[in-house]
Amino acid sequence: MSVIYDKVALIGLGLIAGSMAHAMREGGLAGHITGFARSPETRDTARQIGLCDQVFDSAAEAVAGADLVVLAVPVGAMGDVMAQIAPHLAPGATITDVGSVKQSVIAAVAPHVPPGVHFIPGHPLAGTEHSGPRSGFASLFRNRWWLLTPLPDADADAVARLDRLITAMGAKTDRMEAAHHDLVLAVTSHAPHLIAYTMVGVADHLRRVTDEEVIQYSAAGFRDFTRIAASDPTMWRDVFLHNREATLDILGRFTEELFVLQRAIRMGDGQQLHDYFTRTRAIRRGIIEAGQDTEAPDFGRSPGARPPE
Ligand SMILES: NC(=O)c1ccc[n+]([C@@H]2O[C@H](COP(=O)([O-])OP(=O)(O)OC[C@H]3O[C@@H](n4cnc5c(N)ncnc54)[C@H](O)[C@@H]3O)[C@@H](O)[C@H]2O)c1
Ligand SMILES: O=C(O)C(=O)C[C@]1(C(=O)O)C=C[C@@H](O)C=C1
Repeated sequence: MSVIYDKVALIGLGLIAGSMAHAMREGGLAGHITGFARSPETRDTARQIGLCDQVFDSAAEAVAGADLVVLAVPVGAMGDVMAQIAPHLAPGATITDVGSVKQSVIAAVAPHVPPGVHFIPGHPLAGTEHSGPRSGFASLFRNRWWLLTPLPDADADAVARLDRLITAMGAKTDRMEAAHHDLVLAVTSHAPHLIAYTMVGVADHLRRVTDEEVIQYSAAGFRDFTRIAASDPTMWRDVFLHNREATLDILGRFTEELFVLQRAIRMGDGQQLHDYFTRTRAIRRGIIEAGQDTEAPDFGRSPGARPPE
């Protein structure tokens, strides 16, 4: 593949920026990659492992002359970082972010974007529970969605060029309006994370979670909760504080449903439970049959294949 941006600056050197650096290198997509992170330890680690071609001690130096700048810091830090780098951006540069929330990032970043610089917000729907400069890997984005939420006056060529980079890193792109993005992600990512945090908290209250037998015998469901609940506390604090309305809306609906199921259990209403679980099973099977779960076993993606009964 050929170079899409001559100089890419990564601000924040954690899981997402690190994965972008690996993916861009693997594909030969960037002429030169610079980086900056707030903590000196992170910068040192990034230098030691050669994550970027150059790691600078200031964001201003990292972005100088870059034609693409990626903001890959927690969503609560995006506005400050943008204010810091704004005077140092090259004319015509593109700024994108990878934040998990879009409306608040746009509100914090857009006012600082100088004329002639293109701001194109984005969000890769790919991650792990790991963080920091050593956690990235080149294949993170492969076959995953990467949503772009361009503003109405976005420059079409700048969006197309960013789209090319994302696609070349293996992801599939789609466009979405920022408020809609935040609602969709509240359902598919933010509320589920809060539920996982809560479930692990409940187990901890029982003072059993660290007992060997709980770990040893925990079924896959609880193991998945503990994996998700190991995600970065700063990142997730910021997600909930910055997608407050949508998350509270979804959690309100979740609580209502939980009460319905709780009541069915109390009343011994097996039919209601069975009907509910039949509906949710159909949803899962629909996702697999539509080929939307790239990590699921192959059934549903080969024509005519059926999920196991
Ligand atoms: N982890 C995921 O699963 C995931 C997936 C998609 C999007 N995101 C989003 O991507 C962004 C980065 O997440 P990550 O998982 O790479 O996090 P991370 O914790 O691995 O890395 C964050 C980096 O930002 C740096 N940083 C923090 N505050 C800073 C500041 N004020 N100035 C400069 N650097 C600063 C940290 O030093 C670190 O290098 C977040 O906005 C997150 O919402 C995360
Ligand atoms: O797989 C995981 O560990 C994730 O939580 C990744 C995940 C998600 O919820 O799917 C988390 C936050 C993001 O903004 C995007 C992706």
